[in-house]
Amino acid sequence: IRTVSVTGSGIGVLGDTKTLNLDKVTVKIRNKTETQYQTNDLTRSAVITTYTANNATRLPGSIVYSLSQIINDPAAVDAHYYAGVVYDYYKTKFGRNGIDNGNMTIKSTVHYSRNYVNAFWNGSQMVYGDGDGVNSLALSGGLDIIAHEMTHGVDEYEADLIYKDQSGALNESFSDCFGTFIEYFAQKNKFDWEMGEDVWTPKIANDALRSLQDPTKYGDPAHMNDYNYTTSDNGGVHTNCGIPNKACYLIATSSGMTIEKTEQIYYRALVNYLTQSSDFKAAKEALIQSAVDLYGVNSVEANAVKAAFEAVGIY
Ligand SMILES: O=C(NO)[C@]12CC[C@H](CC1)C2
Ligand SMILES: [Ca+2]
Ligand SMILES: [Ca+2]
Ligand SMILES: [Zn+2]
Repeated sequence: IRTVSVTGSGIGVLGDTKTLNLDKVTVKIRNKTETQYQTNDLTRSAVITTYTANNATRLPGSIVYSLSQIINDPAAVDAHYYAGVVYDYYKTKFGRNGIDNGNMTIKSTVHYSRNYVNAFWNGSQMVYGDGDGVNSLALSGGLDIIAHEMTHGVDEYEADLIYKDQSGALNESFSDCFGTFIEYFAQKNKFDWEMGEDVWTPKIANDALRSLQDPTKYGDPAHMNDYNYTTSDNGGVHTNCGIPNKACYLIATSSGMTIEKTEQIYYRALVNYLTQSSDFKAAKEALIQSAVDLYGVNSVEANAVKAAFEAVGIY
């Protein structure tokens, strides 16, 4: 049973053709052999493997493969390709070896459940629904979403922010921020400060699930005065993230700031300063300290962080 890494391709969720790293495996089925081209990327230091749940909910499901070098599954094509982009981002920008910084296998499952308009990190792997064709297309079709989910994995091995109330909203916000930073890294011409726009509501143009530039555009708070005290959604983690998301946008767009500087500040805070119970004020302090470490006391960068968090009501 031989395996060798080969180059294949497939059409993604948005109809674009992507080059894929596949594993050519000769398997024995009863008394005959079959050559399978599996979505198993062995070209990086971390193996990237893509599975299908076949619209059931058992994980990880079965590995996606084809009898030719063409993968005929758009959701799997994008999940497989974009996972590699996110790996490359963390390696290139921060020298990080993948999700756990130890090159653990990066597993994604597509076609989870039926008409499932969602995606999640389950503590071990990424999982994507197909959407319902109205609220969304298959969710792995959005690089910012895949980056969002894989960053949940990175967080788990670093700050491991408790998924509730302010620490949970920070957990969501860091995934939205890195989703945006990674979109800028890989798709500068398609960069924006919104989340999920590539797959959200195919019949409606220029909308998204969330906005970092203006969270209120989709009903999320952009200031502490509008913090959503609720018990639903683990204390509103997917709405209250608007407050730190707005701060991230303000930092990156402040005079003298760039996305490149902002992502270095965010990564250092996530790895060196944030803890499980960090709240919004602790995040402000962690990010200021990270900016001081990188750019100096009272630097333009550190002051931009301070001003941005104060602008959203965090003193
Ligand atoms: O925030 C999320 N998960 O925690 C999202 C919302 C839109 C994308 C799919 C799921 C990311
Ligand atoms: Ca986006
Ligand atoms: Ca839309
Ligand atoms: Zn999330």
